[in-house]
Amino acid sequence: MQLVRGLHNLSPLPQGCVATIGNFDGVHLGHQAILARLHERAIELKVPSCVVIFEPQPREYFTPEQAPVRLTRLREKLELLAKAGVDRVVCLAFNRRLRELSAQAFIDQVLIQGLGIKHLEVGDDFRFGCDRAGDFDFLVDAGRINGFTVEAAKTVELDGMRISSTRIREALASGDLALANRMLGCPYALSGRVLHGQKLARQLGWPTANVQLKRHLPPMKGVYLVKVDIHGQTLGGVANIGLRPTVKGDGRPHLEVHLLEYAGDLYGQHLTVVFHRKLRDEQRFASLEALKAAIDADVAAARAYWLGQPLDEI
Ligand SMILES: Cc1cc2nc3c(=O)[nH]c(=O)nc-3n(C[C@H](O)[C@H](O)[C@H](O)COP(=O)(O)O)c2cc1C
Ligand SMILES: Nc1ncnc2c1ncn2[C@@H]1O[C@H](COP(=O)(O)OP(=O)(O)OP(=O)(O)O)[C@@H](O)[C@H]1O
Repeated sequence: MQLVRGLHNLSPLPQGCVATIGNFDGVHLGHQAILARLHERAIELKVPSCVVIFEPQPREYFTPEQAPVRLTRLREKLELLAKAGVDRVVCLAFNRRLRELSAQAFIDQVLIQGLGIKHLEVGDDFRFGCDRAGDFDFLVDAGRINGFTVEAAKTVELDGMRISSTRIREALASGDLALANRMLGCPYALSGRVLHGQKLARQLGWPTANVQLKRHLPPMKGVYLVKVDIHGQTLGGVANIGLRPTVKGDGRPHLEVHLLEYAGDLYGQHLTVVFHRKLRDEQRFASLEALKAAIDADVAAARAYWLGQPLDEI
């Protein structure tokens, strides 16, 4: 999959594509349905499939303080889009220039001159252009005049409600990992590099890999049963995401993983932690002994859950 940053880098590319536009945060089942349809249309029209995303996401640009936490960082989103068979991602800087483009100018400059679009696939609620003035009907009219087709993807629902990134964030925040995973179509995962921690976990009896979250705030907290792939081997484990209120922390959320049946050094490695089931909320314990007893019980629960199962089939 090719990544193109900015419209100016598109011009040397061969013209023509099928495209869709959006945030695609999480690449959930609704997104996957659009991407599957896009793939079909790309094959029919013999042009590449292209996903247009924005960095920052529009809400992060307009109201940075109130913008929701992302489900996926750019790197994770690109991996998921590649897995869905997308040929090209065009990442546009969402800035003053872009936000001031009228709906007509967006069609002319981005879709026609930039992408040379042959077919556009969007959700029927899709709106675009300055003040979100452009809608589905506007696109259909523009397509008729300029020779591209526009199709509204069928809404994908779960339990009678539309799947959306917002709904997945809400499910994760309220502790309903199972619902979030059903809407994602696969277990939720977070990835990052393993950093050195305070080395306290070893004293508690359970070494943990501290996965760097950078400025990325995870959309949930708590203790989870997780799976991690290391050098082609899948290992079960238990992870905590949170502020570690029992020990004096730095006030920032941490993701720590204890892997069962692993004794090697993971510092500096990039780990993807896959969340399968929530065990409990993070708690503030009165003493380190009480914290240790709780982690002992978490590890015992993880052993009961993971060991004896063929992990790569779960
Ligand atoms: C399975 C697991 C569960 C945890 N649960 C809690 C918890 O409920 N409350 C808490 O304050 N810290 C919890 N922690 C975090 C510990 O406080 C943390 O591992 C310890 O501070 C060591 O940090 P270090 O690796 O930076 O040395 C948990 C850690 C693990 C691995
Ligand atoms: N459940 C769904 N069924 C069909 N299409 C969807 C679904 N969810 C999103 N889409 C479409 O996918 C494209 C990208 O969507 P986008 O990521 O902006 O929306 P979203 O998942 O609803 O996010 P948010 O909750 O932040 O609004 C848009 O065209 C949108 O209409």
